[in-house]
Amino acid sequence: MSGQFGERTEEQRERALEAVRELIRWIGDNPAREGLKDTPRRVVDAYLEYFQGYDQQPEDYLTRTFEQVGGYDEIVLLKEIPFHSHCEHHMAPIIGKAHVAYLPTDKVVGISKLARVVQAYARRLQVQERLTAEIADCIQKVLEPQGVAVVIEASHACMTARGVNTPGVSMTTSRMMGVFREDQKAREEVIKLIGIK
Ligand SMILES: Nc1nc2c(ncn2[C@@H]2O[C@H](COP(=O)(O)OP(=O)(O)OP(=O)(O)O)[C@@H](O)[C@H]2O)c(=O)[nH]1
Ligand SMILES: [Zn+2]
Repeated sequence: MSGQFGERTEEQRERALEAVRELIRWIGDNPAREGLKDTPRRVVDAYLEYFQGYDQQPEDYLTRTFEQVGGYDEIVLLKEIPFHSHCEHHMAPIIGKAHVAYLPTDKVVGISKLARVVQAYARRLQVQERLTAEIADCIQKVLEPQGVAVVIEASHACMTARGVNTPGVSMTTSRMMGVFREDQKAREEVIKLIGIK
């Protein structure tokens, strides 16, 4: 098994399993009881899924591009890409949707690749602002479009299920680059297409 920080060894896995047992003790339950016996194994495997973004290079998803698009030179928008992430402060779920738009110069990517970029950054420990910026920066850097717009709406379990305990609240962040930052009309157009107020 590999990660951005190199191979994961059996010894590391054993330590992760023990850490989960310790957390179970910490909350006041017994890791040896029947129902919890396999839980550490499930949790460490689930963590590898929640955080598989550390094993992914988002830029790589954008390297295959298409240039034969009939002279298409308008906004491409992928709306409401659902994602699950985790906040880096509490490791609590961040659940939301991302809207990703760009104005191509001469190349476009397969639309699934925009969703792959979102997932690769979401499946790491994040704050919503950085998640938003990383997605936009990646698309700008690799595709070099005329502009990129990323808007994310998400709810944070660390706010809804603990702490201030405020269910129903959602956070919106955006990152506008290129024409969407500099040109008021382009910005208005993309915001209208995305449909946020
Ligand atoms: N800006 C931003 N803040 C976040 C995000 N996710 C969680 N937070 C906030 O990060 C802050 C961490 O604050 P701390 O005061 O260090 O932690 P805390 O004592 O657990 O805070 P409370 O949640 O208020 O109980 C909280 O206000 C969270 O709501 C995020 O994606 N972006
Ligand atoms: Zn949090």
